[in-house]
Amino acid sequence: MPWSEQAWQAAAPIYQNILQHPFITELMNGSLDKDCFRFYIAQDALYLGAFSRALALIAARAGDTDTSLQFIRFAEGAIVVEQALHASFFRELAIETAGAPAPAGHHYTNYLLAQAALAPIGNAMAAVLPCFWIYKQVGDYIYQQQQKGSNPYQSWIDTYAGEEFGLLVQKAIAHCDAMAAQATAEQQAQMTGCFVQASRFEWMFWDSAYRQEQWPV
Ligand SMILES: Cc1ncc(CN)c(N)n1
Repeated sequence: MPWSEQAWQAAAPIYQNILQHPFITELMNGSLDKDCFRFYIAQDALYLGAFSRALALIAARAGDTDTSLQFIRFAEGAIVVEQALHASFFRELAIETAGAPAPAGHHYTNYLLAQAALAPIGNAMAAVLPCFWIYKQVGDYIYQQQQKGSNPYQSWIDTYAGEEFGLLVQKAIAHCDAMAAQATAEQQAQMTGCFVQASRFEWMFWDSAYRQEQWPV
């Protein structure tokens, strides 16, 4: 069984929790409170800035030029494609600035940057994989389950359920599987741990937006 299948199974309970989270169910039926989505988009703009830097760090540390080039392209995609989606929501929702990161986003982005800069490269790749894979699965799930009719969040759904994003996700999975194929069982277990940890952060990020999380003091 490829590493990615084992990793997905290890994170499956977290993924099920994500699908049942009210942020996702309400995004799917279009009833999600505008302020929650506004909060999410602003936090996600900050997230994408850090995520693309993490991808660029992995590109710099990769052991071969093909992998470097691919992670440079991933970093570019996070900035160009996803930030363009956010820019259109910034205009539509009259968001002036992204503001400061809330606790969950702060924790998540610092985790990714630390893995990308300091951890073994396989761990770093595994840590960024849920950012691709969970979004694709959630996008597809919503796309398949949603009722016909207009949804104010349709462009978000279409981006992550789309073919273009799907191709990126397949490439990210393949890079992780190639890395895991050369790794010891212990290194593979560490990669799985990073994948599960980042999946947990994905749940926390949506939960943070749903609660419009603030710093406690
Ligand atoms: C928090 C988060 N995780 C993942 C993605 C998809 N790259 C995103 N836009 N935001």
